[in-house]
Amino acid sequence: MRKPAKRVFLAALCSVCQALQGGMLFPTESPSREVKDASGLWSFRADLSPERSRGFEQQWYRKPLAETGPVIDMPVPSSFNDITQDAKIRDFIGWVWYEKDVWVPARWIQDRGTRIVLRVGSAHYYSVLWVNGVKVAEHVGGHLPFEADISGVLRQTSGSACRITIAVNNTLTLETLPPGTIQYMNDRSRYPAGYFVQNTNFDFFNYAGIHRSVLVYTTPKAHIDDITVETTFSDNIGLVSFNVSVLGSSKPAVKVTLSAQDGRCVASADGSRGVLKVTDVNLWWPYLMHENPAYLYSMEVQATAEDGQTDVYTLAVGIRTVKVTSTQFLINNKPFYFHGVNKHEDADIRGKGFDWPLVVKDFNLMKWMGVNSFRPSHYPYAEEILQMADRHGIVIIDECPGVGIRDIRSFGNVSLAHHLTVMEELVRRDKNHPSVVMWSVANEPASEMPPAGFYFKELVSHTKSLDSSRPVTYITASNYARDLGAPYVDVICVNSYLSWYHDPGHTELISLQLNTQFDDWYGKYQKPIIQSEYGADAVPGLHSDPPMMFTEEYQTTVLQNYHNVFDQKRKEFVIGELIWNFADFMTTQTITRVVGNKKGIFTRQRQPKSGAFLLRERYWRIANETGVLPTWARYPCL
Ligand SMILES: Cc1cc(=O)oc2cc(O[C@@H]3O[C@H](C(=O)O)[C@@H](O)[C@H](O)[C@H]3O)ccc12
Repeated sequence: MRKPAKRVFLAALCSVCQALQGGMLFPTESPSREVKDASGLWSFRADLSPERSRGFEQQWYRKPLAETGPVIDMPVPSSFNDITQDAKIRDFIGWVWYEKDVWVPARWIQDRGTRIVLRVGSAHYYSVLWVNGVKVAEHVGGHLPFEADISGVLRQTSGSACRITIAVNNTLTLETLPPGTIQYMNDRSRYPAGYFVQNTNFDFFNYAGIHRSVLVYTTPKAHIDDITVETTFSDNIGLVSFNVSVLGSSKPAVKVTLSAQDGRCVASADGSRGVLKVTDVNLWWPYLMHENPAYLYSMEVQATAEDGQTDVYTLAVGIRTVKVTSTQFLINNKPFYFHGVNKHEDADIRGKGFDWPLVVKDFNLMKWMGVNSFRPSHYPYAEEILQMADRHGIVIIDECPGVGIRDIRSFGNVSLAHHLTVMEELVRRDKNHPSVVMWSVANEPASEMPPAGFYFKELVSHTKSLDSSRPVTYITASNYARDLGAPYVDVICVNSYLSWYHDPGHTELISLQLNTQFDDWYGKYQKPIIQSEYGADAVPGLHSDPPMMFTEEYQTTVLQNYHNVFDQKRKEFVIGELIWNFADFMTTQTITRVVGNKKGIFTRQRQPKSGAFLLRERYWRIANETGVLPTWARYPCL
């Protein structure tokens, strides 16, 4: 591989300073809005030039990509890495170029009261977006949406023909999230001139490309830009406070109507801010905690501008509260115990590309197992996944891509400013999901390093200023006595790999060491604790008795030893356990990974290992003990 263009790094630095403006509502159809999906086959070209800069030098965005050189078919959404037979594409670092022609209906162009927006669900990592050769947006960060108003460009260029060009760069630097470094290999006897590698401090494969849908959608010119809801209740009265921002009209008339699932209007109000009162409220409850979980109201917002045009947007609203005490996590004032999983957006061929069959299969598997919660580790997942969690009552700890912050240079001001911006983007996108009960600002940072105290103090307090209704945490693997960020979090989330990375093979030590881990953390902080990762690799089909590392028996033995301690400590202050990992996933190639990380309790193809049956039995038992189950769910094994 060759040296990437300097612009890779410079461009990433410039945009971190921009303040976040406007909302990021999920595009939906309504009487005033249309959505056109540009998913499908795109033209694709990796810039294989030594400096990765030919595309910019030759302005590939100015004409059809096929006229600049050879292109191949590339599905969107999908990672590009595993689509071809070419290892150069799989391991490519630098700029790749995507292009697709779409037609927008002529009436969208002709009606000057129509606003046309181009939205990319996510593209990893750094993107530049052109329409008909005109630059319309740039975005830093691989897991959150970005969009551009393209009405003007379309009206000034070729009308309803819309050539979308997206250049995406997957290079990670000390200031990106997640961070990484480019290492140049200068020993000419071993590496050719310009040879470099991308180093990271996380193990999942750095899949890249356009990972989520590209949508073209409309709103009226005067449109609902953002909606924020916060909910609470008292006795049988639910309260929904709302705040609607409208752009393009100085005095819009706003009407808000809340309907129950049977379509009955249960509350309404006029004005862009207010509180809706819902009598005989149906609260949003997690799966397996209530006989009628995941109840969602439908909130219709209408904004009518001075010229009489009305924009309509409908939002699903779950009414629930979240509170943390020194020993408990309360949802609707009742203790909630997280029995769940950590996941990855990861599958054969498509990599991190959004895929409905995979999403539905994963939710079916989670519900089969009695999972009531998951952490979308280690980055924000597709919005459709959060919508599924809302609809099925699966509780989410929403994590930003602050994974692998292990280099002291990644605790500087540029990194912090970017991290704050990413939290703004995350909260802006996910604030209205009832399933999201806590924000996680990072995973396993070097939180014992001197700058970590200030860094996490700022990060946690900024996140709380964005959303005061949810607790904030980060996931630590540091020693309890040296962790400098823990004073600022609401819940202590600890990862440990006893008898795996430490004392490998010695499962008999888990009980002693895990008891010590919990008592140390609780003794110092008196905050509730989640075991946010634990587990062991199991190569499916590998067996041994007595258990040996990498066999299914070893994985289940590790789990059982952890569970014995959890069962004691959940009577005190342990409020959750999240297995690492739901499924095997692809990693960078190293000597510790056998074609990926095998700590899944399911294979990458979603077939169960022994551990899945063990956890299923356990999670349903816990749910039977602690929850109020629907009749059908009381005896899941029959
Ligand atoms: C070398 C090492 C030691 C250790 O104690 O923990 C630890 C954790 C690591 O990463 C976390 O664990 C998972 C895993 O290794 O399977 C990762 O997949 C996960 O993303 C991490 O949060 C890595 C290395 C070590």
